[in-house]
Amino acid sequence: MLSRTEHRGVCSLLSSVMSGTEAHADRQEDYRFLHSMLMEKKLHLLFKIHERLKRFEKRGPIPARDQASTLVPNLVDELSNYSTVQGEELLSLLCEPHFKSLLWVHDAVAQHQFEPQLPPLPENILEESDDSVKIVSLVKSAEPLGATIRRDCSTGAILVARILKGGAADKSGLIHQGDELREVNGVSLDHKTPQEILPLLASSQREVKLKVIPADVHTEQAANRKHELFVRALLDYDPEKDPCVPCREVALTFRRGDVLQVLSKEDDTWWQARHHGDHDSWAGLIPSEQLHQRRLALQQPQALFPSGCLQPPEDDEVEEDVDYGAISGVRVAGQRRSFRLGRRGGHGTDPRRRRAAGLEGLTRAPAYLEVVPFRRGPKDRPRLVLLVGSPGVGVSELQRRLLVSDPEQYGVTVPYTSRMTRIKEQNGVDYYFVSQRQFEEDILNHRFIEYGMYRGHYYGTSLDSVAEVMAEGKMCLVNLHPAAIKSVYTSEFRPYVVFVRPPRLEELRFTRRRAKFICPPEEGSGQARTFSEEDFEDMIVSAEDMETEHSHMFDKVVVNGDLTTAFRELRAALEQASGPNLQWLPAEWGPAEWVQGPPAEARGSQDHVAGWR
Ligand SMILES: Nc1ncnc2c1ncn2[C@@H]1O[C@H](COP(=O)(O)OP(=O)(O)OP(=O)(O)O)[C@@H](O)[C@H]1O
Repeated sequence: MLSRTEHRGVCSLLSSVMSGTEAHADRQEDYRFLHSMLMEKKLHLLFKIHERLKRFEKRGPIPARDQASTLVPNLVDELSNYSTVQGEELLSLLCEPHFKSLLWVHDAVAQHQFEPQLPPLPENILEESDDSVKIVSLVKSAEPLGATIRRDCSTGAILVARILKGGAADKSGLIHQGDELREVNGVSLDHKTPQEILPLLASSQREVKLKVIPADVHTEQAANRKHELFVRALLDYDPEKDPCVPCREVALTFRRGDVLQVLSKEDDTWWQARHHGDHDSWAGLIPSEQLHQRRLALQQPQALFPSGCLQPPEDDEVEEDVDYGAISGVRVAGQRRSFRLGRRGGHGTDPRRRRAAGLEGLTRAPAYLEVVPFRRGPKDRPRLVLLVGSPGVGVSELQRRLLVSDPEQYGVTVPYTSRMTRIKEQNGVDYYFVSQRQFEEDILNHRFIEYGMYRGHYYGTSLDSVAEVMAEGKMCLVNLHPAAIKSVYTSEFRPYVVFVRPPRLEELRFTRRRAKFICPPEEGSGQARTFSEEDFEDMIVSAEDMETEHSHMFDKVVVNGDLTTAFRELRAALEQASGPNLQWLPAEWGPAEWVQGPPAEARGSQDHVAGWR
């Protein structure tokens, strides 16, 4: 109950509230309602309870110490020295289990140990949290929804690629570029391609219900991922052999091809990194790219070479024309021996010319290539396979074996030529026969990966024929000079580059003792002949040059010593490259927006999936 004074105080306060509101109450009944409510006894009691609680809160008990139980052993020791009745009684009290429990509870409360222990938050809370998911319902009208979608290659997520201004999605203001789509009308989009999603959107009658993870959540995740910098090592590094490493014990050993996660680039000279997937270990020191380049520069004081040393070949030459069907008994369209352009003398790679010009090792190959993770979806086109190697090393032989081993999995392009059709040759099977004018137009339109001229006729490998093979779902094998890799080194083709390296000289002599190759026409009218010592030397020097200049683009190096072993290794690597396992693609390719369909289509439209309807 309120004391008299308190009651009076509350009453006078409420009366003054009433007199203050009187002027503003329009109707009598409003005033009476307010009066009865404010003068209600229960309300006054609530005021009183509130005040008492407030006072109690201020005087709340504070424990004198939060570990009272630790005093007991000392006290028991002391009391054992006094043999008084009170002392003994206190001693037996202190030793009582109930009393001990009481002190234990006291300590627990004093230390606030009564609060529940929550389990740790799962790591993927951001991805799974319901808070980050929103349900959007768009009402369909005759007009298209006005957005495009794409599949993020590294995560497999379906993202809104573009919102068209003024379209239904734009007007709704509910969907934004970068939003991730999880469901359409209750159907999960997991493992679905944009092509499979379009019919889902189109089949919705009056409204489309979307489960969406907003872009800001994504940008946050992307920002987190941005800190994850991965590089592929392009050289072997052994700190034991590096006299400059500041602290050998904390330096990281790695091999060419290893994927490293760079954790710090703060120091210009020594970065901190660890092997990908090795989350338990500490970061180790690795030489920075700048340091690597400085070291290369010191090794190459003659780097300022005179211009004009590298003269373009007079005529990019094509060697043709032995059909493998005749050799292997398996006829494979487009498989032409030595259809590698500018092999000899082309691209400034003739080892003798380079050595004479003092150009060896002038290229400053990078130490690392920035890479991003990629998992091939079930409906993704296979990667383009580029096979490169020095003349005669066995690229065509390995390619032929791949084609014979699995014609469903591997395919080759049909080359283009401007020469006349010969008897028994079929257009689109042996070659695509086009006019010289057409060929030159295609050159100007950059439609060839490689092209060259032989005896007054053009020959070339066109992007369209690569697209054709890829559209069949086959891994397209292209045998080319490494200088031409750049023309297809894009997210459109995602090339997997295999470098076929010759073995050491002794093994080369031993393994090729019975091998014959078709020598270039200028040397022997296209006749088959055995390898000479000079051929072996050329092969090795040319391979070294290729590696120095282009190895940063090689995904796999296969040493072609024993042919069976080399073939087995190549095939295993290509199976990896065509599977759903984790692969690493150059970061410069950026996110690939296409999923299916020939590259020609992809070139036409970046988003490759048109507007939703
Ligand atoms: N590992 C090997 N052991 C023995 N012989 C081999 C091996 N690899 C290739 N050969 C043989 O060497 C010869 C040349 O090989 P291939 O035609 O494949 O060379 P290439 O790399 O395509 O060069 P080019 O384009 O100059 O012809 C062929 O007779 C081939 O059978």
